[in-house]
Amino acid sequence: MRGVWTTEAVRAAEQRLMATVPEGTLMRRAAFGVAGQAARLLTEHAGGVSGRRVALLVGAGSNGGDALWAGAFLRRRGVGVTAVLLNPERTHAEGLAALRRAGGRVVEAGSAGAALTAADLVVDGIVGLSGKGPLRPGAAELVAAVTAPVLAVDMPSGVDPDTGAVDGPAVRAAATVTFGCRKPVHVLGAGAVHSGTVHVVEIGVERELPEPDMVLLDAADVGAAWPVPGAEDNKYRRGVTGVAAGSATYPGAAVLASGAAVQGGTGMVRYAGTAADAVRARWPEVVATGSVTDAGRVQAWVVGPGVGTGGAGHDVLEHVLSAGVPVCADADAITLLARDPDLWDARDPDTPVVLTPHEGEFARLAGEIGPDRVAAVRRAAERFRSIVLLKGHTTVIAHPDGRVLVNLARSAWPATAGSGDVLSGLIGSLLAAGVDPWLAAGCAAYVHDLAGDLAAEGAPIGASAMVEAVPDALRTVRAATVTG
Ligand SMILES: NC(=O)C1=CN([C@@H]2O[C@H](COP(=O)(O)OP(=O)(O)OC[C@H]3O[C@@H](n4cnc5c(N)ncnc54)[C@H](O)[C@@H]3O)[C@@H](O)[C@H]2O)[C@@H](O)CC1
Ligand SMILES: [K+]
Repeated sequence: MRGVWTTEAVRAAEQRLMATVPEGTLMRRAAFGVAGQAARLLTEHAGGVSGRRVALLVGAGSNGGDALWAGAFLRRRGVGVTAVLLNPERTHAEGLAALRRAGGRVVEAGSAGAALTAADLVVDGIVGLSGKGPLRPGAAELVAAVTAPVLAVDMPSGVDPDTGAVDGPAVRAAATVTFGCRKPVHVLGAGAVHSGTVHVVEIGVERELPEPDMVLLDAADVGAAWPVPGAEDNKYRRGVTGVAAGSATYPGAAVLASGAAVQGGTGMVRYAGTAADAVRARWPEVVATGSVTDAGRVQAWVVGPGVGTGGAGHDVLEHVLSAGVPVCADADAITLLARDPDLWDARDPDTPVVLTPHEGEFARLAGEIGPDRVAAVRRAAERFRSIVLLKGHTTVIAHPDGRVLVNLARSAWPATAGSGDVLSGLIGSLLAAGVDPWLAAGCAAYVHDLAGDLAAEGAPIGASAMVEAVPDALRTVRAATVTG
């Protein structure tokens, strides 16, 4: 598991560390890391380091100081470095002196055109963790003129450090070098995209950090959490997943959610609903009945995709919520809960519920998301005493106790009709096996995204292809566990 820490936590850790090391040490460590990545990018994009040209965009604070020191390190490797000062009277003095000593050029924003045009790489040291709001007009104009790849120092300037929100002009980096740990800007929403590839450089601050504010799962974490049957297991012990989804008119959701539950490794899938024939035809291993009332025992329910928002869907949801087993409620089930909060009364208070809304469903259930997605999902998880998984390029999964897990999409190919049905089937499969619901949602999100990526191989796919690719995705995460 990799942690993500808010800027507040990072600042506090930096304060503690700074008291123990000579002044300027951390900045030079940070800058050394930036210079190393800059050299790597120059090699990649310009075929070498010595003789190549780098422009530094330097703002008023320590972020600009990092860029200037990195420029000084690059000068020693034969790079032509020009610093563009956006705020000359507030430029980091030691950093500027170091760059000048190393033979770097310094220009003001008004005369930066030639340096930016000639640059093989641009380093964004405009603003770091103290950044507020989008780029100011002067910086925005310069950034718009950049054609070379951009390496962001700590974070792409103009993005909100704690929410990843982009609300105007912002740097779009090819890569970001950050210090000590990942911050929310690197993993949330537009910030994740604007950060490019994120490299974490250790500067000592990582040793001072408390428990993370959010976590990201690695392939090995998912591989370790995904249930593997043992010699004593049988189909019941592996878990029976109930699927209450789809309808005779719209059988697709039923077929996809049931298929994902099968491929996710549950011991048995019981389907209950009016799409029983379609489910049987595609997945003969599924035990299909017409109604939840005669579905038999299950260890978890998936409810919602395609059940409709009328009276029949309402009754199905009420039955499932009162069954006393974990529930993954998706799609129409969320709309029903939003419209009729009394449905919550049916729930056994100790039964875990995982809600998997997309943005529209989330808004219906819990109000507008706003720029701080994590705060919104945390609030909803607490309010509904449920695990809440908000879908998006970054999937955010909150536990009612405040823990948050995020999953970054590899690509947008899985954003296709029926994709959500696959996710809920996978979650159901894990819930039935007794996996902790918060972790189950995180693991399912990871495998869902990986399956989409493996199926797509750079071309569009349908949700059925994602279901087919689930075993490949599971082999991949299990291999990561074995190889460590
Ligand atoms: N504190 C530490 O121990 C370390 C800090 N480091 C660097 O220090 C950075 C934080 O430095 P600072 O706190 O000095 O502040 P920043 O460099 O993030 O910001 C400087 C100033 O820019 C202005 N500003 C805010 N939003 C802006 C916007 N949208 N456009 C233009 N200007 C804006 C504000 O006046 C702000 O105080 C980190 O991101 C990192 O790069 C590193 O050197 C590592 C060690
Ligand atoms: K920056």
